[in-house]
Amino acid sequence: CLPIDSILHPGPARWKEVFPVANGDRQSPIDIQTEETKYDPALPPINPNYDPTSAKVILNNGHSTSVEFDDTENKSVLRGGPLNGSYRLRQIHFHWGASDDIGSEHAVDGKKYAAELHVVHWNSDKYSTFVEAARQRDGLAVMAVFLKIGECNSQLKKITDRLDAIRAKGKQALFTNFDPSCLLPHSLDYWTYLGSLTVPPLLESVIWIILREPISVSSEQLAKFRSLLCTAEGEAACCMLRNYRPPQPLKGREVRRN
Ligand SMILES: COCCCN1C=C(N)c2cc(S(N)(=O)=O)sc2S1(=O)=O
Ligand SMILES: [Zn+2]
Repeated sequence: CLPIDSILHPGPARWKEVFPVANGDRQSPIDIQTEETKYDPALPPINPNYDPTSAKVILNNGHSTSVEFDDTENKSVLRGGPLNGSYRLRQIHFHWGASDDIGSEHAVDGKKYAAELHVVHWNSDKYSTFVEAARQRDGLAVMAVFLKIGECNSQLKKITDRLDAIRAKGKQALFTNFDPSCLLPHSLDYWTYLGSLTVPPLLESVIWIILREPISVSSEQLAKFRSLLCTAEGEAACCMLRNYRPPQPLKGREVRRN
């Protein structure tokens, strides 16, 4: 791939020129300093309840690959943890880097994982659409799962085996009968803090729920993510080598754990 993609598509360093909120007080991701996190006995378990028929399509949007879910009714929701009420499942997507030693967006005591899964939900109790919720302080809830290099992940294979069908930007394929709970680790213990989208428009509307236990991904599976293209068919091919935003200043925020 040509280095042109780093010139044409300004990376995170230049987002503040277009989205001043990039320098806001609750930006994501962050580097979680585990010694500074606060145990909160009042934090209940998180309770994902997903209907596999909600899954609709898998797509390449040019900067990640996502599975989009039908969010026209409360069929797949996340409750509990730091959340008040039900947050409706919208989509899942991934972040990764150009090599296996980096790729996650959040870090733990300065350590980055090979990749990170985000499960995106919106507050359908209080707001009527995702776009409205995305503008509210309590509008979105994103559950993050770290991916650690190791064994091939047979559940993740349902996604990595379909990436060939959506190599170019804008391509999508049918993808149903999929419950994203199959990608969650055994333990649902988590850290939680108030943050933002990690992609433009960087809206400060996300309640982050970061699972402490990683899931595995093999080096070969990760390579398949990097072979996705950030260019459309007919354009000079550019591989989607990395799509993570670096950690942002904590600015006094508290990170709680259950
Ligand atoms: C008004 O919304 C604009 C579109 C935002 N969406 C697209 C993403 N790439 C995206 C990334 C998200 S992340 N990395 O912060 O979880 S959440 C999310 S999303 O909410 O599904
Ligand atoms: Zn994300």
